[in-house]
Amino acid sequence: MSGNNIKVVCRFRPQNSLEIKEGGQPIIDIDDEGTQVSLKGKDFQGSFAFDKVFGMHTPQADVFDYSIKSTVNEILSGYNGTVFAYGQTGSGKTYSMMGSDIDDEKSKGIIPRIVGQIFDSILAAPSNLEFTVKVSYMEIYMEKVRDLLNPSHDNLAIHEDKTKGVYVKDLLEVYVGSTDEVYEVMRRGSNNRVVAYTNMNAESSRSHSIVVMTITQKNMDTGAAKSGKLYLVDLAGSEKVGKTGASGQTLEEAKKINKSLTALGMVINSLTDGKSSHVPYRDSKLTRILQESLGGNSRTTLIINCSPSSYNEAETLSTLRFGMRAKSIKNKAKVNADLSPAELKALLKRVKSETVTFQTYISALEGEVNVWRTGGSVPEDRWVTMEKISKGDFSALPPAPGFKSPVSEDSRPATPAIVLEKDERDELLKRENELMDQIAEKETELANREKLLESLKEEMTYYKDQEQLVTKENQQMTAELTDLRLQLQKISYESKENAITVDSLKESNQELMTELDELKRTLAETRMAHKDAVNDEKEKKKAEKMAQMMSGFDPSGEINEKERQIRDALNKLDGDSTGSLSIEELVSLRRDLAESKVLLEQHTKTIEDLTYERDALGKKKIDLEGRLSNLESEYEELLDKTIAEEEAQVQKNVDIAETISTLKGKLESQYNAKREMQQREIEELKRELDRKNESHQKISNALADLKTANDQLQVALSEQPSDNQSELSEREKDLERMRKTMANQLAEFEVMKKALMRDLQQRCEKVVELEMSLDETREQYNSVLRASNNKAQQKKMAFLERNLEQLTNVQKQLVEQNASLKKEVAVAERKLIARNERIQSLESLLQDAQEKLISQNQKFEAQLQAIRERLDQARSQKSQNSMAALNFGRIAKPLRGGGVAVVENGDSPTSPTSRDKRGSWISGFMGSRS
Ligand SMILES: Nc1ncnc2c1ncn2[C@@H]1O[C@H](COP(=O)(O)OP(=O)(O)OP(=O)(O)O)[C@@H](O)[C@H]1O
Repeated sequence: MSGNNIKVVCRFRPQNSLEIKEGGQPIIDIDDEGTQVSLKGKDFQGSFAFDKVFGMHTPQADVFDYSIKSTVNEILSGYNGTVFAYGQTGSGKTYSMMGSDIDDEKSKGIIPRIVGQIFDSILAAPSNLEFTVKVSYMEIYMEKVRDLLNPSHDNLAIHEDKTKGVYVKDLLEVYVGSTDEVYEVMRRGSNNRVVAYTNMNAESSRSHSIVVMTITQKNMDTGAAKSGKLYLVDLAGSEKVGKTGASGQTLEEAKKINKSLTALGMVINSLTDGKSSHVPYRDSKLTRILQESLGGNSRTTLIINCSPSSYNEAETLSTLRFGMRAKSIKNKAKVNADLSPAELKALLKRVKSETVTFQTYISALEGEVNVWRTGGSVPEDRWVTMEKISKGDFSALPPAPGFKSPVSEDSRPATPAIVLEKDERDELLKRENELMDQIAEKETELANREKLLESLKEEMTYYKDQEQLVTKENQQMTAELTDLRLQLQKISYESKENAITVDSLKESNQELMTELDELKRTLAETRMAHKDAVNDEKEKKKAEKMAQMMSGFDPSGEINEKERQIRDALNKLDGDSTGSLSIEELVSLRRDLAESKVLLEQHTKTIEDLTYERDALGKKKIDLEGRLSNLESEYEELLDKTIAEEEAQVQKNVDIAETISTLKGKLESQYNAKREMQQREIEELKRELDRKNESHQKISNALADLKTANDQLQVALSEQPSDNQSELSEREKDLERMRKTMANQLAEFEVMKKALMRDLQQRCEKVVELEMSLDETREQYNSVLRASNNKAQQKKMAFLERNLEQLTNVQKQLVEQNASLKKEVAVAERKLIARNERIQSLESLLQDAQEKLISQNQKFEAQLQAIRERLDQARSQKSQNSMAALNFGRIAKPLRGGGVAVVENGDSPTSPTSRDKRGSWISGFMGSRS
C-alpha cells in the first residue's frame, strides 16, 4: 500500500458578463508548461503550481485527456477513484463535470467522457473478463442525503463496513449496459436536482451532487474479481452571500453549503498539517461520504475552478489556496480485489502456519510462566521470545512441562506478529467506525421515528379534532332530525285532526247539499208553477194585446165591403142587361179596370215583398228565440252560480262582494246590451209594422178608389140607352169577360188578403211575444239585480228564514244536535286514538334516533380506524413504489470484455446488437417515466 497524492488541476473559465460589466480584468498568467499560474491581483501577487492548469479557452476534451483519462484505467484496475470540482459559485464546476450538453461531443464534460471511456475500455478488454456497471446519483442538500434516482428517499444514512467501506445505505444503484443508459440515468437525476437563480449564476447548484459508478470485473478463468468505485462530485459553489444576493431559502442553503465546504477545508487541513491525529470527517455529510477519497482508499483528482477576473480576485485566491492544501493530501489507494481460489489457498496455508507459530509461542510462554510460578527461575538467555519461536530455536527455551515443540508437527511460522497487531488495530478502528455509524444511523432513525411520531400525533390530534367536529355536527344534525321528526309527527297529527274535522265538515256539507237539493227542487217546482202561471198570464195578455192590436187595423171588413160593393155593381150590371152604358163609360171602366189591374199587380208585388219580409222576420224570430233561450240558460247558470257562490260564501265566511259586484257589472252590461239589441229589434219590427199598416192603408185606399170607380161605372151603366143590340151583346160579352176577370181577380185578391191577414196576425203575435219576453227578461234582470244588490238584505232574510226554520223545527234540531253530539263523541274518540298513536310513534322515534346515534358513532369509529390503516398502508406503499420505480436497473447486466454481453441465467453470450436493444428499452422506459 503506497501513498499517492491527490491530483489537483486548475481550470479558469472566460470572464462572464457580470465581471465584464463590473470592469473586471483577467489577472492570471499560466506558464508554458501549464502547471503554474501567477495571480497578479491588487491584494495578492504570487504563483501556484498544480498538476495541470487550464486556461480560459481550454476545450473540454483537453481537460479530460490531460487530467482524468488515466483515472478511468485505474478504476478498471480495481482502484477507487474520485473526481471532484471545487470553486466559487459560477466558476464552471458543473460546466467542467457535466458540460453544457452531454450529447454534444464538443461541449460535454468530464462525466460523460468518463462514462464513454469506461464502456470503450470494457469493449476493448479481453473476453475472459466479465464486467458489471452500476450507477447511483445523489445530492447533499441542506445536510441531507437525497437519492436523485428515488427522490422520496431524501434523508439517507451513511454507513461504513469492512468490505464496502463508507457507503450510503438504501441508495438506489442502477445496473447499466451502455453509455446511453448512463446518460438517461443522469438526465433523470439532474431533473431532480435543486437549483436556484443567484446573481452569480442563473442556474446555481444548491447542493453537492455525487454520481457513483461501481465497476466490477471478474476473471472467468481464475475466478478472481476486482471492483472499483468512482465518485464524480460536483460541489455547490462556495459563495459570499453579499455577492450572490442570496436571501430567504437561498440564504439558508448558502449557509449549509458554506458549512459543509468549511468542513471539507477542515478535513483537508487536518490531513495536511501533519499534527492532527483526528480527521473531522463526521463534521458534515460531504466529508463523511468523501472520507475514502480524502486520505483513504482512492485515486483522487480535484478540479479547482476559478474566475480569471479581478472582480473575483479574493474568491480565486481562496480557491487556489484550497487547491494547494489539497495537493499535499496523501491517499492510500489499493486494489479492491477478491482473491482467486489458488490465491486463497496460499493465504490459508500462510495463516495456518502463523497460527501454529502463535500456538507454539503461547505454549512456550505458558511453560516459562509455570517455571516462574513454581518458584523457579529462567535465565535471561532462555526467556521465550517470538524471534526464537519464529526461528524454531526451541533449545533456547526454558524446559516447561506444558510446552510441546511444534517442529515435529508443522513447518516454521512465517509472518511476524507485529504485522497482525497493526491489522488488529485497523480492524478495531474500523469496527469502531462501524459502531459509530450504527449509532449515527440509529440516531437518525430515532430522529426520523420521533418526527414520524410527532407527525402521527399531529395527525391524530387533527383526526380527533375532526372526530369531535363530526360528532358535534352529528349531534346537531341528530337534534335537528329529531326536531324535524317531531314537527312531522305534529303535522301528521294535526293533519289527522284536520282530516277528522274535514270529515265532520263533509258530513255537514252533505246534509247541507241534500238540503240545497231539496231547496232547488222546491225552487224548480215553484218556478215551474210560476212559469205555468206566467205562461197562462202571457197567453191571456197576448190574446188581449192581439185583440187590441187587431181591432186597430182589421182591413177585412173594409175589403169585404169593397168586395161586396163590386159584386153588387156586377150583379147590378147582370140584372140590368139592357143597361145603357155609354162607350165613354165603358172606356173609363176599362181604364179603371186596367188601373185596378196595375194596382193589383202592385199589391201583389207588395204582398210578395211582405212575404219575403215575413220570412226574414220569421228567421229573425227564430234567432231571437234562440237568443232568448240562451239568455234564459245564461240566467239559469248565473242564478246557479250565484247560489253556489252564496253557499260557498256561507261555508267559508269569505266576503265575495267584489266578485258579485263584478258579476253584477258583467250581468248588467250583458243585459243592457241584450236589452238594447232587443229594443232595437222591437223598434225595427214596430217600424216595419207601421210600414205594413201604411201599405195596408194604401191598399185600402186603392180599394176605395176602385169602389168609387165601380160606382161610377154602375151609374154610367144605368144611364146607358139600349138602342144598339149588337153593340150591347158585344158589350155584354165584354162585361162578362170583365166580370169573370174581376171575379178571378177578386178571388185572387181574397186569397192574397187572407194570406196578408194571416201574416199580419203572425207578426202581431210575434211582436207581442217579443214585448212579453222583453218584460220577462226585464223582470229577471231586476230580480238578479235585487239578488246581487240586496245581498245584505238577502242574508238577513236568509238568516231570518233560518231562524224561523229553526224555531219551527226545534224538535228536529234537538234530535239533530243529539246526533251531532254523538258524532262529536266519535270524532273525539278518533282524535284520542290518533293522539295515542302519535305518542307511540314518538316513543319509537326516540328509540330509533338513539339506536341510530349509537350505530353512527360505531360506524364513524370504524371509518376512523380504516382511515388510519389506509394511511399506514399508503405510507408503506409509497416507500415501496418509489423503490419499484427503477426496478429494471436492479438486474445485473454483465458485459464481457471485447463487447460481448452475457445472458444472466445462461452462459451463452449475446451480440452487441442485443445489448443495444436492451439499452433502447431502458431509455424508452425512462423516457416514459419522466
Ligand atoms: N470554461 C468555460 N467556458 C465557457 N463557459 C463556461 C466555462 N465554465 C463555465 N462557463 C459558463 O459559466 C456559467 C456558470 O457555470 P457553472 O454553472 O458550471 O458554474 P458552477 O460553478 O457550477 O456554479 P454553481 O456553484 O453556482 O452551481 C455557465 O453558463 C457556464 O456555461
